[in-house]
Amino acid sequence: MTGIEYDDFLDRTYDPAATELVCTFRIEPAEEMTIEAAASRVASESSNGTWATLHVDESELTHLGAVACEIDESENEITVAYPADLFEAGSMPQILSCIAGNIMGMKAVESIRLEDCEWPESIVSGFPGPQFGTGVAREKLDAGDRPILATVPKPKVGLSTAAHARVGEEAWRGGVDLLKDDENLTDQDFNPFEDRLAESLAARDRVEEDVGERKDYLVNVTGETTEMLERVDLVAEHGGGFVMVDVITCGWAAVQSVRERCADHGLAIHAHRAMHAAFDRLDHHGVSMRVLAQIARLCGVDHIHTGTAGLGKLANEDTPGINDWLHGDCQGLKPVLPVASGGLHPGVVDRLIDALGTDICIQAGGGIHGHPDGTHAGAKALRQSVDASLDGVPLDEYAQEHAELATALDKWGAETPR
Ligand SMILES: O=C(O)[C@H](O)COP(=O)(O)O
Ligand SMILES: [Mg+2]
Repeated sequence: MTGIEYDDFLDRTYDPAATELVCTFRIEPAEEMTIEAAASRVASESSNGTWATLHVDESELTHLGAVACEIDESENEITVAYPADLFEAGSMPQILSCIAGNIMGMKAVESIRLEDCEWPESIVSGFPGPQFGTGVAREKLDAGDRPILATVPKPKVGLSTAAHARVGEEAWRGGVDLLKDDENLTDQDFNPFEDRLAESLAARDRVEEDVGERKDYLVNVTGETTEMLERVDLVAEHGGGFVMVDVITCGWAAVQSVRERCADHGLAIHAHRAMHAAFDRLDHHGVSMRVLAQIARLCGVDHIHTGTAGLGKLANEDTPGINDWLHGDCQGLKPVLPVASGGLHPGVVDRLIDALGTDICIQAGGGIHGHPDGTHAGAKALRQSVDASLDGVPLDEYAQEHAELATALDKWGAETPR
């Protein structure tokens, strides 16, 4: 018989093996509990322990205990190493039920936030990663080395199908690459999915023919999983190149299914992160956006929203750091294109590019359609702001020769909205 004690999961001398999944948590121990005891319980509950001592026949047991191996008291940070055999290959739900499962609500901690993961090859190899990733700029569009530009028609819901396609057409003609649905536009009566798909792609084809630049449409296929897969098939049938998925509200298992179906059709996935802030907004509890972005890359999205480095309307954690991770090496997976979105307009584009570089997608809804001269002028102004920034010309100087940008700067200046 062997005993599994709940305080057996701490070993500050332990050096994690390269095969292990290593997670960093920020924890606030419960009252009158030491950080060592709380760390041990985190490692226990997230692997093979529970609140009571267990007695198990050694011959019938695979040892799968995690080890709390580092504690930084000054930051309340702990590191936990998980053996690879704890995990089912290729199942993101199963991994999350370990490393972000019961521990999120256990009384041994006042609060706990999963901050970062180091993913070993043994786990990464179970996932497909992106099909195209940052390559979409050249493989599916003609953006070359500049940021890809996208727009969401506003108001986000309520426009008829014809109006939606017309707004898209104006924005494409003004210089954006991608028309995007909003996160809560799927298949409602005022703008049914298949009608919108057909009319928007017909508009795309007209624009491509006229302007000689490839354009595409990020149609929101979000829904119940079987329904969503049918929508993915429809996108392929109608000749679209991308789908958009609200990855947090759908759940990672559904994202994995969509990724598989998209591979059958060669479609890229634009991941919208609506609801992420329920996990990542508090800096002491939940799951960080960094980890959500890592999960998205493993599951195989090609784009993901990661914030605006503080220049937009939404609260963000470390956008540059997350983007660096998405662009960097991850056991051979393709890099993901980070999307900056939420309250952007031409007057902040120079600082956005300074902060995040050019290997990004810049998405503006209100910052295009709120232009005093309308969507077409708004799209031109956004493209002009990118051209100016890439040429190293100050926006106000460039605006002297570019009327649409001048009007946008008169309206919004360089302010960041709330
Ligand atoms: O889904 C999005 O990315 C947002 O709708 C952005 O809209 P905004 O540019 O008007 O903030
Ligand atoms: Mg939106």
